[in-house]
Amino acid sequence: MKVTIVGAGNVGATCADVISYRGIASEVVLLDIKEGFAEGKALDIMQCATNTGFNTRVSGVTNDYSKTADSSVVVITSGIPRKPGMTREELIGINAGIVKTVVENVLVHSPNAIIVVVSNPMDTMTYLALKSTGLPKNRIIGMGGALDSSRFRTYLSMALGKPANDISAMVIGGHGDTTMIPLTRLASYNGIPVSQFLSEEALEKVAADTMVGGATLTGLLGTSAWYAPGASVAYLVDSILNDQKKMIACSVFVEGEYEQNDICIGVPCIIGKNGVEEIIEIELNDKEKAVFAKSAVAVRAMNDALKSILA
Ligand SMILES: NC(=O)C1=CN([C@@H]2O[C@H](COP(=O)(O)OP(=O)(O)OC[C@H]3O[C@@H](n4cnc5c(N)ncnc54)[C@H](O)[C@@H]3O)[C@@H](O)[C@H]2O)C=CC1
Ligand SMILES: O=C([O-])CC(=O)C(=O)O
Repeated sequence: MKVTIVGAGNVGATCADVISYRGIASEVVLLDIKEGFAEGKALDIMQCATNTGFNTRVSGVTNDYSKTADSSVVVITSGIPRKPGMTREELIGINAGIVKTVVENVLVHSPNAIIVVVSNPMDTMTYLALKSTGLPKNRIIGMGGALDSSRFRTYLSMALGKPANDISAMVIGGHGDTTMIPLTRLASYNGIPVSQFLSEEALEKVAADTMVGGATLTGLLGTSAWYAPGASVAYLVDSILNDQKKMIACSVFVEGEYEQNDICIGVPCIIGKNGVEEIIEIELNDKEKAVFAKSAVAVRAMNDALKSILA
């Protein structure tokens, strides 16, 4: 199975690396506009094959979409990342134009691909990809919740002093510093509610750290994160390509689910060979419902901003 990753920068190349290393796809094509950049990243990754023992073919191209033909999945990471002090939303002006053009180009050569949108502001870029192409909603998936949930589980594991893989927890809502919703009430350590081990204060801190997880790393690194984002995209691509039907929080188009319409926002989804195969409706309590509604207002406002940018 062939996967194309547009944008061979930090997130795109890391994603290609994890997909190859884990043998998720038989072929990965990296595409970038920077002359020679994707070719270089692909060659570097290929030179890991004998040391780490993978057989995935990885190639790189400079803006040549014909080489991406017949991809089953296309991941879009092209665009600019934020710098310390910025919000993801501030990237909309530059990234909207890039994402719109890239999706159009990709579909010329891979008309049946499932599109995974990563570029920020991700919920808005996912909505843009959906609306500008008219593709069925199951084929456009925004990656954010997989990453935010892995950060939530990491912070919970640090607070509990227990392995992250023993912890089950999910983040829904928008992929923004103030719009994320870590579902603390439903988080568990091997099925036991985490509230049995952590105080309300400790849980509030975990949730707050999770929400600004991306901003914290941007402050430390000078640009946004890439290891966990790249691995999160690979995890999502694995569930699509290998029809794993995992439940993953993804930004998808909602039509009535969670009392929302006409936005792309993070909700738990069953992800398989058809992309988004089902949206799982969690019974939220009144407080969680109110927070979700507030998150949706903010996500919708960004979609409105798109109209003036693309007019
Ligand atoms: N949804 C999520 O959870 C996450 C989203 N991001 C977002 O992903 C995007 C990429 O982040 P990084 O990889 O760190 O940035 P980066 O700057 O390392 O890489 C971006 C790449 O896109 C390329 N590019 C720009 N315009 C292009 C075009 N028209 N066609 C093809 N390639 C093009 C650039 O040349 C560059 O190599 C950013 O918008 C960032 O905010 C980053 C981490 C997590
Ligand atoms: O923080 C950023 O700008 C990049 C991103 O979305 C993340 O790492 O969650």
